[in-house]
Amino acid sequence: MVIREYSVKDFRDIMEIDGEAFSPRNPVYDVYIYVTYGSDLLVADIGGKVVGYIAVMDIDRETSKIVSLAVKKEFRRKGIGTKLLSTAIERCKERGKKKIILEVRVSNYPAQNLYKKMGFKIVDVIPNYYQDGEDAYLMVLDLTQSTQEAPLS
Ligand SMILES: CC(=O)SCCNC(=O)CCNC(=O)[C@H](O)C(C)(C)COP(=O)(O)OP(=O)(O)OC[C@H]1O[C@@H](n2cnc3c(N)ncnc32)[C@H](O)[C@@H]1OP(=O)(O)O
Repeated sequence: MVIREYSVKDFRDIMEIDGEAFSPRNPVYDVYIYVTYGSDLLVADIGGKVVGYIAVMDIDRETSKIVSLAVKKEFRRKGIGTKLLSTAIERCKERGKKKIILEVRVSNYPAQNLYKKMGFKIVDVIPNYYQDGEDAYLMVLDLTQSTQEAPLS
């Protein structure tokens, strides 16, 4: 498996991964925005097949936001989400970012566990953040003092 930058031929794979990962799925337009205007879009590639991706957008000079992260169902729990996230974090550091933020459903324990393992902390609850009325946790990773568990490769 390699983590590499997105290329335009990956769009269909990303839409497929999104379709099975999110309910309701991310609108095509949102995904189009990530891939067109994102600061960093990385994919996990196994033999030419994209099995996961992470999309990062810059909020301001010091802050980046993880706008989406997903791994194909049959490839989960193999460390791919960790590798995508740790690579994205490292690249934010290289771009001089001081913190990374994200929103995650309060019911999404798998993702929260992953983010906590990587040093993110819950700093706020955003009521009714999602269209179905579910609240979101706002999580933050302080890059000026973060210690990542996962090694980069
Ligand atoms: C900002 C946002 O995009 S929030 C939305 C995040 N994305 C989603 O929820 C989409 C659907 N989910 C997924 O695609 C995946 O489950 C992801 C991206 C959350 C995790 O990807 P994976 O490749 O499975 O993660 P990975 O194998 O690296 O697991 C790392 C850790 O996350 C946690 N974790 C992952 N899956 C689970 C699970 N099902 N239950 C509990 N903890 C879990 C564990 O702590 C795990 O470490 P461990 O395996 O040593 O116990």
